[in-house]
Amino acid sequence: VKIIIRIFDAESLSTSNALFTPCLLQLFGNGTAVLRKSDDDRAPQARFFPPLQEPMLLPGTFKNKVAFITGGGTGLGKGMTFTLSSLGAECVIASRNLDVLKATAEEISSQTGNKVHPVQCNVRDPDSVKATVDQMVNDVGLPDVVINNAAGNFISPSERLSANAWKAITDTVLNGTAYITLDIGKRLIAAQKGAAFLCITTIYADSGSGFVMPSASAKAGVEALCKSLVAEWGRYGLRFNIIQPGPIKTKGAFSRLDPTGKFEKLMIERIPVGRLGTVGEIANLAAYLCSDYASWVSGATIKIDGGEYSFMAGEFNSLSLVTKEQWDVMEAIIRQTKGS
Ligand SMILES: CCCCC/C=C\CC/C=C/C=C/C(=O)SCCNC(=O)CCNC(=O)[C@H](O)C(C)(C)COP(=O)(O)OP(=O)(O)OC[C@H]1O[C@@H](n2cnc3c(N)ncnc32)[C@H](O)[C@@H]1OP(=O)(O)O
Ligand SMILES: NC(=O)C1=CN([C@@H]2O[C@H](COP(=O)(O)OP(=O)(O)OC[C@H]3O[C@@H](n4cnc5c(N)ncnc54)[C@H](OP(=O)(O)O)[C@@H]3O)[C@@H](O)[C@H]2O)C=CC1
Repeated sequence: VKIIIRIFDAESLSTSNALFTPCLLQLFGNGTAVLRKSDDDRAPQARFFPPLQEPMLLPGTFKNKVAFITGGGTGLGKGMTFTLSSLGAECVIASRNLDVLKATAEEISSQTGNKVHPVQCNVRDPDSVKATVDQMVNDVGLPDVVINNAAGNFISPSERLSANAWKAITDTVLNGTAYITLDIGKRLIAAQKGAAFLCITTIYADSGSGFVMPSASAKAGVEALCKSLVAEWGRYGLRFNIIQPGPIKTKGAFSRLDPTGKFEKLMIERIPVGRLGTVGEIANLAAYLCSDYASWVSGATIKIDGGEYSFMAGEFNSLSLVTKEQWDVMEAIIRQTKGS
């Protein structure tokens, strides 16, 4: 991209990189006010990729099944709970804010006709996890589906992080997943009951990412935990899969990762499908992976990101911004070159 900018001058190219500096200036020129509520801009090609959000599996797929979802009161967790509940599951949703959980449980069960149980839980605290699982077992029994979805995250230069900031994120994401999985897993093994576990990580669990270092470290750990148990606990009837979502506009994520709303346009420019993902798209994939249609799926890690990861990884992918005329010039230069 640098070479192309030198050849054609930066002004004539509307590249993400050329936009980045003025964008950052705008971002910090607006003080501390939260500027959000930008439109969900879409690239033209997004018209080819409409998001179908309604539950895609057959009604009753989760009849007589119990699903436990951490962070089920908001965002993706709420969406997955809605889809599983629509398909017949009795859901248990767990997080710190009981009022939010109660409101979500009421909203979903009134639409689906199936019970949703709100249970307060701090996944950072093993005693709280034990109390939550005790309550679930008492109310509805052991689960058939366990979704480790609860998380904490915020953008910050790593040199600004305290030890407690690192601990807040890694305790929630990695230790929280471990406490939930160990507690429920041991009880399932003792009861000789099978179950499908799903962990929600992110596309940067593979690559790491600056400015979200604790989250990247913890999510990579969650993936190692899942993959280890695929091998070890398959013999007990337990299977484990991973979804790595790209950007989905939830309040929890975007208020902490794009606090001014200024990065959204840049993000969409690097997503080949031309739009953000939706909660319903994640929920359908989650429902499939946790259903008996996926009985033979264990150890899968599925990116659902509109192609963003591949776009960011490819050395030359920014050349998609080069115009036909610019290609004519470059091709002529390349063809004139003889020898080394
Ligand atoms: C270009 C980017 C565009 C956007 C891209 C979008 C998508 C791409 C992929 C996305 C992946 C998303 C992954 C996610 O996980 S999103 C989920 C987000 N949801 C949540 O985080 C919900 C839960 N979060 C919280 O409860 C809080 O945010 C929390 C994590 C800070 C925990 O809260 P709490 O327990 O109350 O902790 P505190 O006491 O407030 O803080 C603990 C510790 O951290 C320090 N700290 C807090 N905020 C910051 C900050 N912004 N910067 C630096 N440090 C911070 C705080 O000071 C405490 O440390 P002390 O040393 O002071 O005690
Ligand atoms: N939205 C996105 O673009 C992406 C999201 N993800 C992942 O998707 C998942 C859901 O994120 P999203 O819906 O966007 O964001 P939310 O903030 O809405 O979801 C996070 C949930 O975790 C719960 N939670 C946080 N801390 C704890 C805790 N200590 N104990 C129990 N529950 C806790 C929160 O509830 P409460 O505050 O009540 O505790 C909240 O419901 C996360 O794993 C996130 O990493 C991954 C990639 C992209």
